[in-house]
Amino acid sequence: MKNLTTAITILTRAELRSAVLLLPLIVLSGLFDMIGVALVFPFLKLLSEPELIATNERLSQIYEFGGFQSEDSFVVFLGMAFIGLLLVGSAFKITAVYAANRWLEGRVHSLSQRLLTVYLRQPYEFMLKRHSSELVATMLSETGRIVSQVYRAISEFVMSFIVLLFMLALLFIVDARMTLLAIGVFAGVYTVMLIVVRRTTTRLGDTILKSNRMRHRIAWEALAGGKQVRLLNRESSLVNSYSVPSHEFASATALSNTVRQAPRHIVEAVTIGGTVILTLALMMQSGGLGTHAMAAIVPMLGVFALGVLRMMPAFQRGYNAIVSLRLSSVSAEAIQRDLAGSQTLPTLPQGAVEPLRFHQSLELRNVSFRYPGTTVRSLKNLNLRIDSGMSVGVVGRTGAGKTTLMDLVLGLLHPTKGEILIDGKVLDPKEQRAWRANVGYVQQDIFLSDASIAQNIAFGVPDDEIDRDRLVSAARVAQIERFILDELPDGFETLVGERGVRLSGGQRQRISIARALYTEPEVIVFDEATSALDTNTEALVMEEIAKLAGQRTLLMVAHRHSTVKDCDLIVTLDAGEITRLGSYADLVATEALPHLVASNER
Ligand SMILES: Nc1ncnc2c1ncn2[C@@H]1O[C@H](COP(=O)(O)OP(=O)(O)OP(=O)(O)O)[C@@H](O)[C@H]1O
Repeated sequence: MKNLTTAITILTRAELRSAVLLLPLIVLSGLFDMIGVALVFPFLKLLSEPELIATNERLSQIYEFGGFQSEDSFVVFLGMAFIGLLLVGSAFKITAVYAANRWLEGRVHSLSQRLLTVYLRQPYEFMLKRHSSELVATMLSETGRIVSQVYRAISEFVMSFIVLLFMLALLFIVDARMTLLAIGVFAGVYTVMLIVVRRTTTRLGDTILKSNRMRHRIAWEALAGGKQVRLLNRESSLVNSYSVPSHEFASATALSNTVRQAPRHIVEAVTIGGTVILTLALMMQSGGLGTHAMAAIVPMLGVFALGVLRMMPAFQRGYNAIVSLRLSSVSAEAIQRDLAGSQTLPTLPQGAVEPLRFHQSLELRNVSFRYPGTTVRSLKNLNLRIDSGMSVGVVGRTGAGKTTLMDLVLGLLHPTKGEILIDGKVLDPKEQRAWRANVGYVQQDIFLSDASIAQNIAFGVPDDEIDRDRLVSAARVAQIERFILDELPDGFETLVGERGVRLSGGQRQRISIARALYTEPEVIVFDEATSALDTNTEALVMEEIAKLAGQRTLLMVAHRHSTVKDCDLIVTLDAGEITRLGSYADLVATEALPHLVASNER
């Protein structure tokens, strides 16, 4: 019951409502099923007792009304009418099946889209805790599993349950005792099977979820780390690592499918055996072999066999639905967990966000930060004031906290203690998005999408809304305009390949710089942004960026001496603390930057 509640509560009210609206269609399709079976009995009876045409009032009326010349032509007509009804019923059932399929596949779409929306509404810290391949597995695999196994199984059961009710009513009229016996046999076999597989199903569901996540993760890492994998000759070991969860997933899925299908074969054997026994019993009851006995048995047996055949899927599907609910309970819980609490997350803005402008200063007041799940603070009691239009260099040894500081300034991370003030006003969490709209960011680890240069620079802006002037001027400042126009076959429309593989590291970095400049932000953060450029190109880029100084506030994290030498202020971080503040000349004079000088000389 809990499994069913979980599977239902992950749907929205509108989705549940549309599922309920499907019910009348399903009931009607069941009704057509019943009519089809119910008419077999009188039709067979008429074939064996043609005198009924004359003795039965209704039949004789139809016979006369239709002006039939012979009983044969009348029976052919009834046969054709029967087939016509079956065809109408089939068309109706196809419509119902299509409607159900649309609803089901619509849930794969809506659940995965809701999950993606929730993941994107989560703060950046969420991404530090979760592996992206796991999120993709939940979005694309678990939603598919829930729909194809649970919702489909439930919908098929509902459809066949209605047929089951009709069949039972019909069979009760034909023979109540035999019907009860058939129900007893079906219910008995399926109940025993449910008890037998109870524990196995929960365990299998868990194994399927975990092995599926693991195979996604290994496949993701093996393919994303293409160069390293080949250089280190790790291809075979990765294939072997993948093989373990993949094999486990395949075995668990095979076993779970068998658990679902097994009772059908037991019940089939029991049903066929039962039908033989039933035939013999009926034959004996009506006085042994002979035309008379068979005439009585054939129609009843025909209805009964058809009825039982139609009842069987209902039991099988009911069992299937229960087993699937147990098998997929971990998937449903994973989806429910990820969707939970989404009401408290900020909604995603539609269209461009109005940037939060900044006129005087950006200030960090007593800011500390500790990453979730760690005990040591990565930043400790930082106090820093950056005036608008200033260029600030941030230096320090590896692990000193430079990137963490930038992520706080960018509004991606929030201080564990202390506050960030914009123009003397504490930055409200609700304003983070607007603040980010005013900040450009260039990182060392560049993310390019497999799209054109233009689409990469104006990242996320629909094609027809890309501002060509801004595009060209951003590319010019980033020193990539000439390369794009003179060397690339399609200029700004040239495709860059997956993660920009068709470009050099320096070209990728300059595109990333152009991207940060495209939105014309007032604050630009360069986190090791020019490290992939040769010193000449870096000098040219820095020269262009220097022209922006005064109009823009620049923050530059750098290891290289040359990158920060023109900054108005240099912040030295060490073990999460600001150990020095001053001009570049001051710091060199006090030998505060030995490692910077050393790295520059290398
Ligand atoms: N996601 C994270 N979870 C836990 N700790 C983290 C995380 N990211 C960084 N840290 C820790 O925070 C500290 C500061 O890291 P940060 O990346 O800010 O240093 P950095 O000065 O930018 O280093 P580098 O120059 O090597 O890039 C380090 O001790 C690091 O181990």
